[in-house]
Amino acid sequence: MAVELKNVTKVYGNGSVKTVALDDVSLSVTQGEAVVLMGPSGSGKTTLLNIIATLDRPTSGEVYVLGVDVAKMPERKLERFRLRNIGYLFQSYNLVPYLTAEQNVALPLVTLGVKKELALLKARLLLELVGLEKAAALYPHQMSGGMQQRVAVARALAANPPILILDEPTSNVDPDNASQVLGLIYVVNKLFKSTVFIATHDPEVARIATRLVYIRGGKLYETVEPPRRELKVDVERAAAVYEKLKHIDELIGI
Ligand SMILES: Nc1ncnc2c1ncn2[C@@H]1O[C@H](COP(=O)(O)OP(=O)(O)OP(=O)(O)O)[C@@H](O)[C@H]1O
Repeated sequence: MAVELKNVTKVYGNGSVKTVALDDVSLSVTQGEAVVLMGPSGSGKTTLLNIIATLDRPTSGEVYVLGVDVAKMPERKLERFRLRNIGYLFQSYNLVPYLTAEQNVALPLVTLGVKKELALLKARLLLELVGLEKAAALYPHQMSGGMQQRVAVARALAANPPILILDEPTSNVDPDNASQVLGLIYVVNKLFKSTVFIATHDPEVARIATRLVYIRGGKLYETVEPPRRELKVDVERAAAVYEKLKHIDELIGI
């Protein structure tokens, strides 16, 4: 099982001001699934993603990621675990302000010990795949919100994490770029077999779901497993992307 949540509850605050962000949530997800999470603002999507990403801990309940009981793991160990296994796109992007776009994308690889030149090679390819080949040398403050978002998506994918978590990956990009971003996520899920969690309001994103989950008031409502709907992804292009990425990964040795 890639991710397993058992009776997870998350309560923020204490005393008289308490918010139950997640209310007795259980979820089992196998490797290679694409779980799309939809629900109104404030329903608990980000809280759920943060808990799966091991960035937050539940108030009660159990959380297993790749079979590891992460709710009990000490923070120092969790940092390494996250680095190796989890790619995360934050709603606020969280790019490093003093690094260029390509350096930001290369960062997870460099941190894992990949040689800088090879890490930058892959970073440039990923940037090309999200339509940002010309922005490689720009710093975050020189880019629009939508560009920063695409850089952050590329960074989340850089180290081929077995678990990929994306909070609103297309919220700030135009339809053309959204379809490039989605195509890349599709490749990583379908061909590299990463398990993907995406919170979104965008019905287009739901097209890549193998599983659609609604959340409301911190409770999950799972629909019948939807068949993967026709995605506007050029399959030949996706295959070419896969070959390119695989080639660089072989050079890098990840
Ligand atoms: N750090 C926090 N402290 C207190 N309350 C919080 C905190 N984080 C989230 N909440 C509350 O928990 C609930 C769920 O928030 P969450 O951000 O998970 O929702 P969301 O579905 O991701 O919303 P959006 O679509 O607007 O991002 C909300 O009521 C929110 O106000």
